[in-house]
Amino acid sequence: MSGTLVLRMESVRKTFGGSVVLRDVDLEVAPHTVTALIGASGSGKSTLLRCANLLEEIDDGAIWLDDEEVTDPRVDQDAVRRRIGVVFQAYNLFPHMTVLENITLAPRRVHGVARAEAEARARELLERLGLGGKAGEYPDRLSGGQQQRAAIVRALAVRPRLLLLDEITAALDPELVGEVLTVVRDLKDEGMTMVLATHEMGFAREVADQVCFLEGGVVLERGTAEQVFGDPRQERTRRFLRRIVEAGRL
Ligand SMILES: Nc1ncnc2c1ncn2[C@@H]1O[C@H](COP(=O)(O)OP(=O)(O)OP(=O)(O)O)[C@@H](O)[C@H]1O
Repeated sequence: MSGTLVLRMESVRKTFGGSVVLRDVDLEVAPHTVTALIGASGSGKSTLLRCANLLEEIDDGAIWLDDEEVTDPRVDQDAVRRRIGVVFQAYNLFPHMTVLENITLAPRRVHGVARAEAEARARELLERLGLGGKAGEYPDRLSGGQQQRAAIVRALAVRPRLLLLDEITAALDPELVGEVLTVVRDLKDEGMTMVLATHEMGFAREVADQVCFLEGGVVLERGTAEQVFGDPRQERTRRFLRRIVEAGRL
């Protein structure tokens, strides 16, 4: 990878009450690339994303966003978080606000964008993600897939430099997974830089430029999707993928 990286993590260590959850994690994310974090439940994927977004304080190491060391205590962490969009497994839309109000909340309140401009951008994004008719609806009138797409629109509304997606299809009924993955595919085609934690191995294989396999808080293997899925170097990666294949998930 060459040029300025969007995200760089170096020797990141994270503990929770004495147990090490991330151990010497290095990660490099180049512009306009998709990185997939794969690994068993509890391997540290979500924690890595939460550290990248400064939602968790790291114990050791350093994180850079666009060449700025954001773990430097002098840096305004709220300002850093505003440059990163995050979508979680649970859509977390405010139930008492319409879809449009949910989406324009952060641009207006946090980024100081005028209402008309925020709404125009929100409507354009809703249209692009196939939710053009849903702006005035309350979240409980939307399907799970539509709510998750609205959550993605909300993350995009602040024009993030980087989008972090944490198991965004895990809470969805199987028939709704495809529509959300299609959105991620489209965002990739548009050049959005993304890091996603996923159990959707087929999707990771298809969409990721870089795949990182985590086990016990360690990045055991990393490479292109073709290399990691097609010719894993580590026996542990092979074993993990074999179990996925046996479960019919790849
Ligand atoms: N706030 C917390 N306090 C204590 N332990 C935590 C906390 N958050 C995560 N952990 C622990 O850190 C480890 C890694 O969890 P993490 O959620 O990052 O894994 P994951 O790979 O994302 O799992 P999954 O695929 O199930 O989402 C687990 O052992 C978990 O119990």
